[in-house]
Amino acid sequence: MKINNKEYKITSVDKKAEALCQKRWDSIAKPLHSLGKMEDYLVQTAGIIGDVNVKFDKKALIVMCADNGVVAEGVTQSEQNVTAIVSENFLSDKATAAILCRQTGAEIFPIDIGIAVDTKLENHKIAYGTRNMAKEPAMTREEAERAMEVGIQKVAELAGKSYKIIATGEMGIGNTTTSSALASYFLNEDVEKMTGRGAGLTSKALEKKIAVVRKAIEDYSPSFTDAVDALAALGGFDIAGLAGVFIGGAIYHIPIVMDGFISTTAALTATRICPECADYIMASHVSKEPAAEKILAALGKEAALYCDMCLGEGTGAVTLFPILDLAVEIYEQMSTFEDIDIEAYVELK
Ligand SMILES: O=C(O)c1ccc[n+]([C@@H]2O[C@H](COP(=O)([O-])O)[C@@H](O)[C@H]2O)c1
Ligand SMILES: Cc1cc2nc[nH]c2cc1C
Repeated sequence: MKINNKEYKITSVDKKAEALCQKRWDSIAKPLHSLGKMEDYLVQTAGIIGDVNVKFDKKALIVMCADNGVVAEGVTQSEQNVTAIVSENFLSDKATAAILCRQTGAEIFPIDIGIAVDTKLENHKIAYGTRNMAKEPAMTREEAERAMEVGIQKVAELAGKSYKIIATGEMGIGNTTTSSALASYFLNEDVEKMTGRGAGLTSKALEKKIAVVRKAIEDYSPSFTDAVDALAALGGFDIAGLAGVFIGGAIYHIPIVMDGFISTTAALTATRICPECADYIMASHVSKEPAAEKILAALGKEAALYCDMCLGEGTGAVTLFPILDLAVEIYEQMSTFEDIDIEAYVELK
């Protein structure tokens, strides 16, 4: 596939490695599939890396941070400057996502892909925030593709440093508005059902948010030629960057873990641009935002965690890491039916 005039090759997952991984789970002395999604996550990973020896010894969280011009419409509770403040806080050990990373043995990589002011973050700024989608398309097609390339390149870098799994997060005031717009458009769902209060909103402002999203879809969608056009008009730099991360997972064969509403919308966008990347995407939790279940269902992904979280930043995705590490411990260390000399468990139909 081609993004920003660069050609990328995607090869499919290894079905043989998946089958061998499942066979190994089935040889462990326990009822078949009794470890549920713990088994599924490792089987998926075996397919992605083409090896039954699954390990998550190096874990990363990429947090795409950007501002959204649509905040000028009064669709958020927080001021735009919160994006820069919270994003820079990721560099201290005090932000929620940074604390979760420290506790779970993951490294955090916050990226300034379009914050409205200069920051101390790794700088891949496409612009100082997007345009206001209530007035004009948020990005040009070229800007959206450049943002996707930032995500792809970051995965390439982390793959080169032997990271085994990447969680996705974002920070950007207004990005639940852009997510509502993209998810409503891609799933052809009523905007009202797909729009929530984000990081807090009065009922009156929620009505405004719904109206802004409806109008943007009505105004721009007739001229969309493909999913990149939709991303450019209705999305943000953070969502485009994360879409690139999901596509990068497929290019470099690394599992990419989705987080909440914004991250799952970026995954949905990525699959509309590059359907092959779906096999490389992992679900973590179900966000409290109203569209969360519908997006996961459309992606055909089931999340392991229901924590009623809706913070973003990658917090739900990183919360999955300890479960994955526990699954690997069992997978590597538990006795097999052969070891304990009992008959293999046969599934009762
Ligand atoms: O991940 C989620 O499900 C989620 C749901 C609601 C809000 N957020 C976070 O809140 C911010 C966006 O909220 P808002 O109201 O400004 O659109 C952004 O920084 C997100 O990380 C995240
Ligand atoms: C304080 C704060 C922290 C956040 N983290 C992700 N989105 C956020 C929104 C706010 C307002």
